Amino acid sequence: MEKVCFDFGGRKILEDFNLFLERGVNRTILGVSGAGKTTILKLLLGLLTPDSGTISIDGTPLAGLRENELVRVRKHIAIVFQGGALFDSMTVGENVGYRLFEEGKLTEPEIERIAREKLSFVGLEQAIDLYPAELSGGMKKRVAIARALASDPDYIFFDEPTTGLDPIGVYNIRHLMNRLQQEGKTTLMVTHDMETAFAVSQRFSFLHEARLAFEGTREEMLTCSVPAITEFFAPTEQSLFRYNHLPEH
Ligand SMILES: Nc1ncnc2c1ncn2[C@@H]1O[C@H](COP(=O)(O)OP(=O)(O)OP(=O)(O)O)[C@@H](O)[C@H]1O
Repeated sequence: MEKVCFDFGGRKILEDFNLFLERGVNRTILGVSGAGKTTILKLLLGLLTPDSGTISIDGTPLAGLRENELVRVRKHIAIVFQGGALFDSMTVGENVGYRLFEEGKLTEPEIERIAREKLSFVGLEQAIDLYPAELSGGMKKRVAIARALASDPDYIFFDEPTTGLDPIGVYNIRHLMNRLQQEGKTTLMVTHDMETAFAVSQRFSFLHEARLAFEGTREEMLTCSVPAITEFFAPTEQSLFRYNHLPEH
């Protein structure tokens, strides 16, 4: 993303925002609630269009692409949504194979083989015939990761991947994210879970009041003197008032 500006109904969400995803690197986008982190993912997927600036995937600018061209570019990207976003009426195996089935290029046995392989990657091959309602929250997220992997994307985006999980669930997701990186995937995460961000990410982008307040490594971020970042990691009473707009006593 280069110099991207984006408004929601006149409210500035991004202003001259830059983001560069290095191949094979895991990056976390940080910022207070409502800052616009999920909006960045939607812009990268072409689900929203910037007011100005450029968004390119592998050198192809998204602006002006026809729907079928956008679909082709999007094939390189998969997203794991916050709640997993599985289809309740489909089995786990059907959920994982859904995108491949829609594409119509592979036979059913081929799709099932891929679904099994991806479920085995997330440790859930035995759940292939279950329905989402029969799974725990953590299992649903792992199925969502298996589904994201089915089309062999280069880029995987994670929106709050550990929210609502118990410590074992969180550990599982972190472990999977690290393995994805070892396999050369480029991953981008939006999260408030700093422990997970520090466990899996090498680079951090901090969004503050529509602008990129910081970009760099964990060490650089924790030692920088950008006020928005020092407040984010060690909030004071003033920052609570500032960000939550609580009435002053
Ligand atoms: N479709 C929409 N129409 C209008 N405003 C929206 C829309 N979607 C999001 N917003 C607003 O845009 C801002 C950024 O939303 P976004 O979901 O990107 O924030 P976020 O940083 O991901 O927040 P959180 O950390 O709470 O998930 C918020 O103020 C939100 O209310």
